[in-house]
Amino acid sequence: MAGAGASGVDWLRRERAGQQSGKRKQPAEGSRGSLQRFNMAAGAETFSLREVLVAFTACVSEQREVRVDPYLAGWKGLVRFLNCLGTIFSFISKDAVTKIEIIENYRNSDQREKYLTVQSMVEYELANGLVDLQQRSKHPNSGCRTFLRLHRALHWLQMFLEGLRTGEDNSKTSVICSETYNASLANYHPWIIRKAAGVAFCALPTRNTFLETMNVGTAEEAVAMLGDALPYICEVYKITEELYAQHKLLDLP
Ligand SMILES: CCCCCCCC/C=C\CCCCCCCC(=O)N[C@@H](COP(=O)(O)O)[C@H](O)/C=C/CCCCCCCCCCCCC
Repeated sequence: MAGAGASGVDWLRRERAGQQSGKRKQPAEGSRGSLQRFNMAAGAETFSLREVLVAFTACVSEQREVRVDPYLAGWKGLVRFLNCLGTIFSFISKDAVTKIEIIENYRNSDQREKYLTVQSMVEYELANGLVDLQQRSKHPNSGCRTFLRLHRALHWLQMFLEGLRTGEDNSKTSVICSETYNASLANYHPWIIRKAAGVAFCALPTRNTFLETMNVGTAEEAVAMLGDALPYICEVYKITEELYAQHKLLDLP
């Protein structure tokens, strides 16, 4: 994996070996969503950035396909983290949970195999006319459209995590979050959402406190882990962006 420090990903190999052997307990995954189930209060002590990042590192197959299940597992972990930051972020969590559940429902449907990867989802939905290409109508919550919203948020996430990783000790998470949001996701949101997000960002702690909230040790250890995992998140984003661009799906309504 280009960019991932070869020596630095030992934690990653241990985590994935643990998962494969069944020794590492995956976060509880239900088939039906609710904000409460994602709530950190239920498992606040079990959240770990490590498990989120391991999920994203498991997304890309040898054939450069993006697997949907680990992608959703990564987002579920992020939502759990978000929920422990306070109810001011609940309007964001609710939307993320809704989108995760839409795609989960496709993965629990009779067509579940068509939604195994982003590539198979795009192929299936386009071949069967299941995507509203010009305006939301017969298929307002297609997998392609819903996944695109999470994909756009992943762009913000990778910018935000990079900003945290490279920021000064005394930098403000709220500033990093605002700047990366305004440079990415904000371009797809109406004024009211942008204003609400801006207010929520003010509730964020300092960078080092935020890094320590990730529950992987010191701020320095969290920064090192972000450096190991970010190349994988960037690869997931890059593959999805290329796929959507190839099929002219980047502006789905
Ligand atoms: C552990 C690593 C540390 C990073 C922690 C980050 C935790 C982030 C968790 C979830 C991220 C937010 C996911 C948001 C998905 C938003 C999808 C979207 O754009 N939805 C809009 C469009 O959907 P449609 O209306 O077209 O169906 C929707 O209209 C808006 C929803 C609500 C607000 C979206 C604001 C997004 C702010 C992103 C920054 C989150 C900051 C978290 C604090 C660190």
